[in-house]
Amino acid sequence: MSKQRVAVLGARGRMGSEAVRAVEAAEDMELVAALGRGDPLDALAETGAEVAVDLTHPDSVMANLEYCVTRGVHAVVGTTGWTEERLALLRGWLDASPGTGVLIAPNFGIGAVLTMRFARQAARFFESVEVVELHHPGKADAPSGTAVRTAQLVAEARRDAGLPAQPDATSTALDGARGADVDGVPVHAVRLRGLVAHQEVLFGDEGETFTLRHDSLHRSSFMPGVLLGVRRVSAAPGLTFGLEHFLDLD
Ligand SMILES: NC(=O)c1ccc[n+]([C@@H]2O[C@H](COP(=O)([O-])OP(=O)(O)OC[C@H]3O[C@@H](n4cnc5c(N)ncnc54)[C@H](O)[C@@H]3O)[C@@H](O)[C@H]2O)c1
Ligand SMILES: O=C(O)C1=N[C@H](C(=O)O)CCC1
Repeated sequence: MSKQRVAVLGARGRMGSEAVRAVEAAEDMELVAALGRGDPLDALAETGAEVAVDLTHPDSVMANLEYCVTRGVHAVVGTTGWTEERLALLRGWLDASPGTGVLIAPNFGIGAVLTMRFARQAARFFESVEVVELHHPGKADAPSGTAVRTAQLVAEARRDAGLPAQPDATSTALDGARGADVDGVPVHAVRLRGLVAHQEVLFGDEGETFTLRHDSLHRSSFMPGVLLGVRRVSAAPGLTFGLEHFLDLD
């Protein structure tokens, strides 16, 4: 069986360097390019990369994806910063390049994917919900992509269940004290030396609270998800948003 030809973008970063090791260790993959900031993307075409793994920066990911998609290179994307406008642009490039697949995974960790799934399930049963994400202080974006996705899923489930806006009598507050409002769900971001990637989803109702917590203690926790994405993305043309679509969770 021929090996899948894989490139890693952001190869010298915290996640990228872990992904380089994971791809090198995978028997069914060959690492053909490991690119850092400033390295020309033409290395992808020159090395015949079939799948690019993007673990760069929200400021870089769009140019990388435009390059990949327009040349039929599939992409597995962990980089954050996704908005409806960015997704619309990406969908446009994909429409013009049928057969090319892009997976955007807000989180490659199985526990994080399950947290999002369980949070969506729990959402309709509780009057109140808040998300707290906790990360290392080198993280570029806040709140995390995972927290934004979690809040969106919870908000969607609340809307589907006909739940009203949650109660909050705050009438005076310091800026930021109530977190960011993501679709009506307060999201709080903690940055603390020693942490990697963690999230709590707190639900509350009369006389009880219910908390989901996930901890990525090492970036190796993301690698099975990255490799799964690489193995599956070429058979999934168009945009796949969320690793759960490549997992049998039911
Ligand atoms: N989806 C997930 O499971 C997951 C997990 C961890 C991190 N992330 C995300 O991955 C991204 C990277 O995180 P990190 O902690 O590794 O950051 P990092 O700063 O350690 O690494 C990013 C690397 O990308 C490089 N880079 C920037 N622009 C580039 C470009 N155009 N081409 C090639 N390299 C480029 C930087 O120089 C840096 O070395 C962030 O958006 C982060 O939120 C996602
Ligand atoms: O360390 C990071 O940066 C992480 N980014 C992703 C996010 O923003 O959700 C996934 C968790 C780690």
